[in-house]
Amino acid sequence: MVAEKGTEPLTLQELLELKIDASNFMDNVAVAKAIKLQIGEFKPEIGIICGSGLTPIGEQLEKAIIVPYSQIPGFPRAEVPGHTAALAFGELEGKKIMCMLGRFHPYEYNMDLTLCSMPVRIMHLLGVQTLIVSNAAGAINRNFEFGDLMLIKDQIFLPGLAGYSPIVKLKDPHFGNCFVSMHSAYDKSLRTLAKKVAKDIDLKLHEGIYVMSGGPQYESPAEVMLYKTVGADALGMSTCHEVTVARQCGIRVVGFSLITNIGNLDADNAAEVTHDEVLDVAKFAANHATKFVRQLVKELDDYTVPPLLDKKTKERMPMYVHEF
Ligand SMILES: O=P(O)(O)O[C@H]1O[C@H](CO)[C@@H](O)[C@H]1O
Ligand SMILES: Nc1nc2[nH]cnc2c(=O)[nH]1
Repeated sequence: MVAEKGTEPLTLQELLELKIDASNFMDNVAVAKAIKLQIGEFKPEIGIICGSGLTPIGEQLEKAIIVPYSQIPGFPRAEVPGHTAALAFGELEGKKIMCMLGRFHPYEYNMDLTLCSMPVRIMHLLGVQTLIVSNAAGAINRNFEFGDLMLIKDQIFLPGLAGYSPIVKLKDPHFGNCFVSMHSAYDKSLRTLAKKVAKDIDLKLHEGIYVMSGGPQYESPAEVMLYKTVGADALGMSTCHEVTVARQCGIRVVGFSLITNIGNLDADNAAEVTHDEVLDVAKFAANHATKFVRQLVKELDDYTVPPLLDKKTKERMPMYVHEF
C-alpha cells in the first residue's frame, strides 16, 4: 500500500522506494506517476508490446525517451532473451507511442498475472487508447510458414480458464468491471484495417486463434494436437493476460503473432524447438513486422476511452493522483 505524505507529491526517489502491490489501485497510480515524472508532458495514445525478438518495432520511435524498468517502482526486469527491460516513449508516423520493449511472462514471475499485466494498466493511466500487441508463436495451422504473420482473431487463455486471471485479485472498483466481456477482444474494425494495411504493403497476413499456455516448457506433440482439435492456429506463452486487462480498461486491441516455429504434431517425427531458433526467425522477420506496425499506426484513427477516474474521485484521492 502506498504511504501518503501529506499534500506533498512524492519524488521519483521516494516512489522508487515504495513496495508496489500490483493488485492495489493506488500503487498502480504511484507507478504511473513515477513514469510521468520521467516523460514530462508526453501523453501516449497508442501502446505497443514487443514480442520475443521484436524490439526493432519499438526501436523505430522518433524523439524517444527511454525509461528503464529499474527506474519504475514495482516493475520486474524482463529477463527473457530477446526482450529489453525498458519502456520507450516516442513518435511514429506523428502518433504518440508507449512501447514495452520487454514483456513480463507469467512463467517468469510465479504465475502472478496481475503483476505481469500491470504495464497495460499503467498504459491506460497514462492515456493509451489503443494497444498493438505482438508475440512470437509456434504454428499449429499447417498453412503457416516460418516468418509469417498471423493477425489474432481471438484467443484461448488457458491459464485464465484455469483460474489464473490477471483480474481475479482486484477488489478496488477503480480497476473497472471484473466481469470483463471478451466477446470482441480483438477489435473487428482494427482487424479489417490490419488486413487492408497488409494488402497495401504486399505482406502475407494470416488470421487465426492464439492459444496461451503457461510454459515455459514447449508443448508435447500430443498437446499441440489438443490445441489443434479445439481450433487454435498458433501458440505461445503470453498476450492473453495483457489483452484481458486492456479490455477491462476499455483499451481496444489489435494483435499479431510472428510464426517462429512449426508446432510438432507427431511424437515419432518431432523436431526440437529452442528459444534460440525463435529468436533467429524473429530476427530475420522483424523487418516486415516493423513495417507492418508502422503502416498500421499511420492509419489508426483517433479513439477515446473514458478516463478511469472521474473528477470527484480524483479530488478525494491523494495529491499525486490529481493529474490522471
Ligand atoms: O510471447 P513472447 O513474449 O513473444 O515470447 C514467446 O517466446 C518464448 C518462447 O520461445 C515464450 O516466452 C513465448 O511466449
Ligand atoms: N508455447 C509456445 N510458445 C512459443 N513461442 C514461440 N514458439 C512457441 C511454441 O512453439 N510454443
